[in-house]
Amino acid sequence: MKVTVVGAGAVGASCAEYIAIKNFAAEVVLVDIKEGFAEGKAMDLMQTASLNGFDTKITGVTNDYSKTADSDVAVITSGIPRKPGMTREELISTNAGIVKQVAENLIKHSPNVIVIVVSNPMDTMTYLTHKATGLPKNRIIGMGGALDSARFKYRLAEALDCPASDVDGLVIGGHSDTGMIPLTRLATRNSVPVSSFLNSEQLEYVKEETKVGGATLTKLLGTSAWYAPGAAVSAMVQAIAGDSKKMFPSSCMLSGEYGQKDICLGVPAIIGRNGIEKIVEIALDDAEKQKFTESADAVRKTNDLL
Ligand SMILES: NC(=O)c1ccc[n+]([C@@H]2O[C@H](COP(=O)([O-])OP(=O)(O)OC[C@H]3O[C@@H](n4cnc5c(N)ncnc54)[C@H](O)[C@@H]3O)[C@@H](O)[C@H]2O)c1
Ligand SMILES: O=C(O)C[C@H](O)C(=O)O
Repeated sequence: MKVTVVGAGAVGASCAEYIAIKNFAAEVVLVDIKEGFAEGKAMDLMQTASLNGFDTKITGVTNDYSKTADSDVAVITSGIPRKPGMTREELISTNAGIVKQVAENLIKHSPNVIVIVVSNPMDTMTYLTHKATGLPKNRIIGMGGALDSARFKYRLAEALDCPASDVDGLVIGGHSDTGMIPLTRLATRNSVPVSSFLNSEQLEYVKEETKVGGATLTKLLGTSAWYAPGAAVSAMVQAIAGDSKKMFPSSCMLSGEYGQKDICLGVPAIIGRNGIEKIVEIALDDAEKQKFTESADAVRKTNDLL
């Protein structure tokens, strides 16, 4: 499998590193617009190959899309990250132009590619990628829910004082500080509802901390996070490579699912060799449905800025 990662910055490089360490891809091509930057990151990562025991060949190029030809998967991380105090939506004016041009370049050389969109505001950038490329809807996946769900599990594990591997849970809705919907009602610890262990106040705390997970890290780091985002993308790429049909909440183009149309929003999706193999419709209660509608309305407002 050949994977292209556009943007060799914090998230792009972390994603390339996790893909290589998991050793399932033959080749990763890093692309950046900054002269020599992707080449440098690729060389640095390749010098970890003998230490970390991987065979994946990582190369870097400066804006040369011919080197990305026939990629099976392409990850778009190019664009600016937010600074403390900003929302993801404020990045739209810079990132829309970058994502559109990158997506167009990618499909010229890899018409059969599956695209994973990471750049923010992610749901709107995923929608833009659909409009710019016209690729079938199963072949464009927005990464947000996989990360938000990992953060949800982290916060649940913290509240439960247990390992994150004991916890299951998912976050749907928009990848934004207000639009995320951590589904505490469905979260479990080894199949036992978390509400058996945590009271409503504790669950509300977990929910709110999950929603602002990206903002909390941005405040601490001065820029947005990269390890968990890179790990989340690499897990999705691995599911495509292995056709494993794993379920990740992902930003998918909706055509009536969850009562929404012509919008990309986070919903549970089965990920395999064809990208989005299936959107899973779970029964939401009235409050969750209402939140999902509000989240869609907010993403639609951002889409209108394109
Ligand atoms: N969806 C998510 O869950 C999620 C998670 C983390 C970060 N992000 C987003 O990912 C993006 C990247 O974040 P980062 O921390 O890696 O930023 P970064 O600044 O470290 O890296 C971005 C890279 O993109 C490159 N770039 C800019 N324009 C380009 C172009 N036209 N072609 C190729 N490369 C180009 C830059 O030179 C830079 O190296 C941001 O928009 C951020 O908000 C999303
Ligand atoms: O918070 C951000 O701006 C980056 C990313 O969307 C994240 O959730 O880490």
